[in-house]
Amino acid sequence: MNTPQISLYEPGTVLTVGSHHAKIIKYLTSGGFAQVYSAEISPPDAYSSANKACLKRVIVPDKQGLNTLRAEVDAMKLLKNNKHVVSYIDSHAAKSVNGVAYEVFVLMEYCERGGLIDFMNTRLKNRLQESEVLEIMSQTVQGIVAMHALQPPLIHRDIKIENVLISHEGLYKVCDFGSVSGVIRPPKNPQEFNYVQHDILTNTTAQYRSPEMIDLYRGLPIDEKSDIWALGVFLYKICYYTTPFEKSGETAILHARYQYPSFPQYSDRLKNLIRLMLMEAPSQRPNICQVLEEVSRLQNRSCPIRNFYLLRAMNQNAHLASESTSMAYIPAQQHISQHSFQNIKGMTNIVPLTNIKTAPNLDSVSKFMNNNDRIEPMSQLHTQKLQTDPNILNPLTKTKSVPLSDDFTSLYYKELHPFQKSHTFKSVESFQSPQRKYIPSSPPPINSNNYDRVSTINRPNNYVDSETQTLDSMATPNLKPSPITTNKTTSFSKESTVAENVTGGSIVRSLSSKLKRVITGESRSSSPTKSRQNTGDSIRSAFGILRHGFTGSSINNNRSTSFDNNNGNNNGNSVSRRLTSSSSNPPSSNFSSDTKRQEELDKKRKLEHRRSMPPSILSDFDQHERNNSRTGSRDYYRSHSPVKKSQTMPTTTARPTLKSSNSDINVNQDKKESIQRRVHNLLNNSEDSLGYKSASGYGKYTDTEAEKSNRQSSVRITPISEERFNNYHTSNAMSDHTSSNDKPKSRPPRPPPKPLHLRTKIPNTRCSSHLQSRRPPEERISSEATETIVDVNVDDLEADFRKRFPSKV
Ligand SMILES: Nc1ncnc2c1ncn2[C@@H]1O[C@H](COP(=O)(O)OP(=O)(O)OP(=O)(O)O)[C@@H](O)[C@H]1O
Repeated sequence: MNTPQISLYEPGTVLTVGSHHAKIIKYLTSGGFAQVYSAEISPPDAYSSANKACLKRVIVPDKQGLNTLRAEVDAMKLLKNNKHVVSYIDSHAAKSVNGVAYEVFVLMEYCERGGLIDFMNTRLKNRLQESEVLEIMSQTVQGIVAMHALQPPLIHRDIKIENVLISHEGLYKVCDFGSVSGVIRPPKNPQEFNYVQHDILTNTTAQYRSPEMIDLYRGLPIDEKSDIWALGVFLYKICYYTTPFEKSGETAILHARYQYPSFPQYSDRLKNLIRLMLMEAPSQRPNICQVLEEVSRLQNRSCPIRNFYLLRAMNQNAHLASESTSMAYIPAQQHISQHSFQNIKGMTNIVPLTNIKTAPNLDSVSKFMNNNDRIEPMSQLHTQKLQTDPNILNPLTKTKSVPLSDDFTSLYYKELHPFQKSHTFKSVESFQSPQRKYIPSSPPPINSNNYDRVSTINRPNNYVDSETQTLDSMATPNLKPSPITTNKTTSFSKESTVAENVTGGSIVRSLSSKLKRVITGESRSSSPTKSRQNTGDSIRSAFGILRHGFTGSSINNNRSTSFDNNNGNNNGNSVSRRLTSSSSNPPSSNFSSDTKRQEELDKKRKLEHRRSMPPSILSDFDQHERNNSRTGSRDYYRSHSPVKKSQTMPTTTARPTLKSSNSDINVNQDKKESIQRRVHNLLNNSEDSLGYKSASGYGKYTDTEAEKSNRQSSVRITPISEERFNNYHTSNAMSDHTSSNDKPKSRPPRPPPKPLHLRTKIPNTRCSSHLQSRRPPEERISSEATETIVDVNVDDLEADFRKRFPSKV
C-alpha cells in the first residue's frame, strides 16, 4: 500500500482541532498510520477540565479510510466520559493539498501513565498479585460494559493488553475503537462468508480470536460473547504474561484447550472465571455483567453496575404482564375461565413500567439502573416471584445491589440518554467542520530529536510478549519530509454523512457501508487507519478477498499472524481439566442464570416468529437476522447483500404479523387464550426453581451433535467458493423443503427445522484439512465444563419450552 509519509510536528506547533486549539507538547509514539502526541488544549476539556490531551494524527488516503476513522470517532463519542474508556474530546479532518489524502486529528484524554503493557513490564519479576489482577480486570470490564450496554451493543473486537491505557490517576481505560462493530450474524452466502472472514482477520488479533471467529462454519454470530472470550484471554495474560493459546494456536482455540501455568499462583475461583470466559460455546460464557459481578465478588466488593441484561429481561416480563392486562379488559375476554382470570387478576397488580417497549431501550433501562425505586412499582407478587426465581435473580442475590457509580450514571444519562431524543444528534457530524477554525500550520522541519519513543526505549530483554512488540520495528515513525500539507481544508459533511442518530446503530450502519462498497465496487482504495497488527483496511482487503475468493488465491493479511498449527499441543488438556475441576463450586450456573432467562425470552420470541413463518431454507438465517435486528446486524448485511433482496424479501413480506386485527374475533380469541396460558405458565414457572438447562444463547441453539462436529472441525480460514458454499447447504435445503411439504395442512405449522448452520453435516472438504488429519475424528477434546453443560437434548428443551411458553399464534 502507498503509505503517505508525514513528518512529525515540532513541540509548540499549534493546531486547531474542532473547537479546540492544541499546542503540541511532545511526540509520544506511532500506531500503524498514526502519530500520537501529547498536547496542551484550549479550552480545557469540558468534562474533565484537563488542559492536557492526547492528539492522534492519522493520514488516510481516501474517503473509505475516512469512513473507517469516522466509525472509530463515532464509537468514542458514544462512550465519551466513561471513567474506563479513553475519553473523546474533539476531532477534525482536513484534505491534503493534492486532494488525494486526508488528515484526521483526534483529541482525546491523555493517559499519562502509558499502557498496561508498560506497567506489566515493570513487574516481570514480581508478577501481579491477585488483587492487582482483579483491579485491572474490574476497570477494563467496566469500559467494555459501556459498549455492551448500548442498544444495539457495540463489540470492541480487539480487546487486548495493548489496548488498555492508564490515566494519571491510575485508572485503567480501554482504547482503540478502530475495530468496533455491531453484532455480526453468520454469513449466508460466499460473498458474506469471505467478507466476514477477512474482516475478522484484519480487525482482530490472532491470539484473542474466539472459536466462532475462527470457525465461521459454526454459524454463530460474532457478538458480545466474542469480546468475553477476548477478555478471558486478557485475564489469563495479566495473570501469566502469556496468552493461553500462545503455543498451541488455532486448534487449541477451537476446542478451548489450554493450561494454567503453575506460576504465579492464583485462586481457583480466579482460574474458574478464566475457564468460564473461555468456554468454547459462546452461550456458556458469562455476559459482561456477570463477569463484573464475579470479579467484584472476588474483590469482596459490591458490583459497581447492575445487570442490564437482567433488567431488560425483567422489563420484558413486565411488558408481557401489561400486555395480558390490557387484553383482560376487552369484551372478547369473557370466555376466559375463572382459573385463568384469577391469574390475570394477579398480574394486573403489576404496575406497568413507564414506556415499556418490546425491545426495551436504554431510557427505560437507565431508569432502572439509576434509581432503585423504579423497581418498586412492580407488584409485590411480581417482585417476589423474581426474587425466588433463581433463573432471574441469582446473580444479584449473590451480589449486593448498589446504585450505579457516578461514571456509570453518566454513561446512561449524559451519553446515552440523548439517544432517546435522537433528534438532538441529527446534525452532529463525526468530524467537526475543519473550515470553521482550522489554523493551518506548515509542517515543521524534521527533527529527529523529537523522536521520543516512550514505549520502545529501555525495554528489558524478556519483555512481555505481544504482537505490538514483535512488530515494533514497523512502528518506527517515518521521518522523511511530508508530501502532505494541511493548508487546504475541506468539510466532509457532504461527502461523508454521518448516520442521523448517533447510537450504536449508527456505528453499525457506518461500518456496514464497507460491505456495500465491497459489493458494488464503489471504490477500491485502502484504508490505512489500522496498523500492521490492527489494520482497519478491511475495505481494500475485502475487495482483495472477493477477488481472491473466487480465484482461489490465498488471503494476504498483514495483521493476522497465523498460528503455527504444527505446534498444536494437546498435552495440556489433562492439566487444564485437573485445575478446572478442582475449583470450588464452579459458578457456571450462577453465570448462566440470567442468561438462561434471556434465552428463554429470546426462545419464546423465536418460536413465535417461527410459528408464524413458513419453513424455508432461508428462515433460519432470517431468524438470526430478526433476532439480531436490535443490534443492527440486519443493517450490516441485509441492506448490502447482493443476494439478500431476492432471497429474503419475500420471506419478510410474507411474514404474518404477530398482532392480529381486532376485527378478527376468532384470531383474537385464540390470542387471548394463548396469552392467558402464557401468563399462567409464566406464573407457574416463576414459582418453581427448576434448574432449566438451556442450550441456547442469544437466540441460538447449541446442539450436542453440532458440538461434536465442531470438535472435529479445523481451522478454515480460506476463501470459500460459491460452489462449495452451495454444496454445503444443498442437502439441508432439500430436507427443509421436504419437511415443509410433508406437513399436514390441518395441523398448525411446525417450527422450522434447526438452523442450517447448526446442523451436523459437514462438507467433505472440511475433513481434508491437514489439521483434521492429525487428530483422529473420534478424539473429542474439550474443556470439562463444556461437556457437562452442553450435554442436553435440544429437542426436549424446545418441547419443554413450548409447553411452558405456548406461542400466542
Ligand atoms: N490517549 C492516549 N494517551 C496516551 N497514549 C496514547 C493514547 N492513545 C494512544 N496512545 C499511545 O499511542 C499508541 C498507539 O495508539 P492507537 O493504538 O490508538 O493507534 P493505532 O494507530 O490505532 O495503533 P494500532 O496500530 O495499535 O492500531 C498506543 O499504544 C499508546 O501507547
